[in-house]
Amino acid sequence: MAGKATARGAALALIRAVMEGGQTLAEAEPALLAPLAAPDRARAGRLVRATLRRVEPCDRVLAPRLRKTPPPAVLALLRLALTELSLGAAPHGVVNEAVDLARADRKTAHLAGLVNAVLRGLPEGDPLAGQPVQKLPRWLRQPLVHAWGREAVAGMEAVQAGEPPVDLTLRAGATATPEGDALPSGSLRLREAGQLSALPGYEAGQWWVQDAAAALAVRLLAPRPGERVLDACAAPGGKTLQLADAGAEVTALDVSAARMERVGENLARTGLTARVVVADALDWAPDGPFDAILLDAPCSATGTIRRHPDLPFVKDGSEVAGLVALQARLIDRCLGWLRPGGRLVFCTCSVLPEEGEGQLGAALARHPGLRVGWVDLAGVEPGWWTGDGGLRLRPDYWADRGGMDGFFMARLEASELGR
Ligand SMILES: C[S@@+](CC[C@H](N)C(=O)[O-])C[C@H]1O[C@@H](n2cnc3c(N)ncnc32)[C@H](O)[C@@H]1O
Repeated sequence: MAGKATARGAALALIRAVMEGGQTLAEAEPALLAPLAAPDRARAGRLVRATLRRVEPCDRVLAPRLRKTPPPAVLALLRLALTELSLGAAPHGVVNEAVDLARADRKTAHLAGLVNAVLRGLPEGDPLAGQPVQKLPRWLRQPLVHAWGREAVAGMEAVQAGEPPVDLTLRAGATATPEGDALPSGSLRLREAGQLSALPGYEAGQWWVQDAAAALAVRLLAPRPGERVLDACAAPGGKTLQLADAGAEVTALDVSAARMERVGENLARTGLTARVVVADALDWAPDGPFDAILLDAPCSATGTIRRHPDLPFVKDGSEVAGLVALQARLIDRCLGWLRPGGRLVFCTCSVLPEEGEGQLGAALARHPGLRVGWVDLAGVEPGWWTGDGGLRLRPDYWADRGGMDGFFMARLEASELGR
């Protein structure tokens, strides 16, 4: 189906790139959104994410209305239209453009009548009302139910069904800040996101977008002014900014040159400084030991599904074992760069225990001199700390406020580490 240069056309092409092409939105969006003006780009981005959060409910509504499963392009079109109707869009506009989009592709033109009939046959109002929320895919749901129980997983799924709020981390002493709710952990949760670059304090670099859970990793590391700190997996740089804002002498390392460009842009906007190094942490070596290291390791990102609803459609869990092995190698390598008495925060935006609690247990077993440190973190509830001293954050926490990204973090202190 030829993607027309409209928000709906681009949203449709993106849904198909994810669900048929196996591409992440991060991979597909640059090319597919390029022909659109900024407001349409934002609208297409919202539409595709909203649709990916509702695939299962849409299919339940569509099943009794379809004699056989239509081609993927038509199914994608119907899911998009149902989502828009559910979000309150004017029915005639949604139906007319869905039919036009079907006609625009010679492979689906003959099914334009079906699209028209299905959509016009829907009852008035929200077609998805009363439908249970979308479940996580089996490869992820099973280990999560095993780890956290059915109720917790249902809570995560409920949070992931909604559009996530935008959280900001404020610079120390920020004066111009947007309207929002101060979270107990110190982040600012926006009431209405809109165009971020138009908000007060953006140009002056007084804040940056960072999920409230993500912001806790640097607070757990508690960098002090003048300390030599390594951000070992730094891009796109939210945590680098926090470290630099604390007055630390920061080295920001990442293997990806493309992602590192974002770190440079973020530093430029905020006027903060860090030494930026593009290198593989498994090959690179520093010119001296660090007081503190943040290791925000590559992971399954299963804690960020509410922000990345494409993930359940493009991943199957097959890369997790490799990531767990890489995380362990990165922990061991980074521990070797700490000065005696130094500290390392290991964190992952994963809800899988093997990338969190399991990784901490294994590191403690490999390094008998290592101990787990603790910092009193504002807003963190006592039950979020694990028996080993790690901090487990789940998307269903603060559910009434819109949840948080799933994260695991632990502060490792190397005071007696054999070196
Ligand atoms: C979870 S992201 C980091 C997010 C970042 N800390 C932030 O807060 O914006 C993980 C990063 O690790 C980087 N990475 C993966 N393998 C690496 C390696 N061997 N050495 C250095 N960086 C690596 C990836 O390029 C990716 O940017």
